[in-house]
Amino acid sequence: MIITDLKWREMEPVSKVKFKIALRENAKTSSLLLKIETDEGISGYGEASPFEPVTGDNIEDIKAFFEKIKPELIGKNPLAIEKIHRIMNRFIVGKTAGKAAIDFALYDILGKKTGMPLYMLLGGNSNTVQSDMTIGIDTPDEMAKLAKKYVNEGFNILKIKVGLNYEEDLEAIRKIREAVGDKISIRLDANQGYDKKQTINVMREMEKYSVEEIEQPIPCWDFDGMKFIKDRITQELMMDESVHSPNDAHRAVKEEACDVINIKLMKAGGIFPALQINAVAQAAGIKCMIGCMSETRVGIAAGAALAAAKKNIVYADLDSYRMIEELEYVSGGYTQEGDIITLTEKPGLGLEIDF
Ligand SMILES: C[C@H](N)C(=O)N[C@@H](CCC(=O)O)C(=O)O
Ligand SMILES: [Mg+2]
Repeated sequence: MIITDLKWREMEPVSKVKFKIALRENAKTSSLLLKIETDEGISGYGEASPFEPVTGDNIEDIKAFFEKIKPELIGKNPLAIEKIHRIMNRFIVGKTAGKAAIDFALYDILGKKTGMPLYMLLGGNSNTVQSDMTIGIDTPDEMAKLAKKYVNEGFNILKIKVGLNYEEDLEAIRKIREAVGDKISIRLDANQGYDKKQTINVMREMEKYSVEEIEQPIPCWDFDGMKFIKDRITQELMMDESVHSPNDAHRAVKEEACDVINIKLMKAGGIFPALQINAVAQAAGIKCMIGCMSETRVGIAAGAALAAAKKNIVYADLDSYRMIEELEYVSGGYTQEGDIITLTEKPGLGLEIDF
């Protein structure tokens, strides 16, 4: 089997909700849909959803990357996934969102060739995933209103964005807890917006509201600071922007810098390196989450398949596709009832795409 062509098109999903985080205000979301064709008539699909402050690339960079890597990939066996990652990594550093799109398409082809759904191919621990729903920074009243709405839609875990204003964050969490009651899990994501002392103070206050976890409270380079925080708070501490690669995960483990790692396929460069991050974490007793950037159904299908497949991946933040209008030319992959995503039994990613 050989790759015969790479084709891509821009997707411009329309946001349904305001989404402000400590790293950015409501940037326009856009993604690239990738199709890899083979000589056996099997095609695989992938998505690149870059976010420059984290993945270091944007849509134009990724289009240029696809253009340049295309001649290197045509004629190669799409099932040789490790080899293709080696080719991509020798070709260019970074461009992880673009590499993720290629990786998803290769796994989609592998699934279609073997007749297996991706979640099964990757380990098959389960065919379902429970996802949280994320609330962007807004006034405490608006955040509490949205929290109530998501709980009414069946979500049991809320991820609340904080990190811009310590006082307002406390007020928002107080109002959210009051609005949703005691049974809902509340986790925070500060997207690097706090410093060490603020984080420790905030998390001590958060004990009153039974907040379970905080994600990436301080700048991504500060592993020492994360260890300092971890030793002083009672809740779980998650790394997100600090961990892109298996090497970063290894450093996090060695330095005992976190309890949980948020693996995002766009940061890691796809499922193949994400599996390595999870293995490093698992060997050290660190749990993982599969998160997302602004992926549509295509990228979320890949993330959900991986999250379902692996026992060590205990959390999922696979909500971006619910924050945008669904695209009429993409369907399948999974269904969602309340907060439970159920993977399709169709081979590969199991998506139906009118490319
Ligand atoms: C959308 C998802 N729930 C999320 O919060 N992802 C990121 C932020 C990505 C973005 O702004 O596009 C995260 O930091 O976990
Ligand atoms: Mg995060």
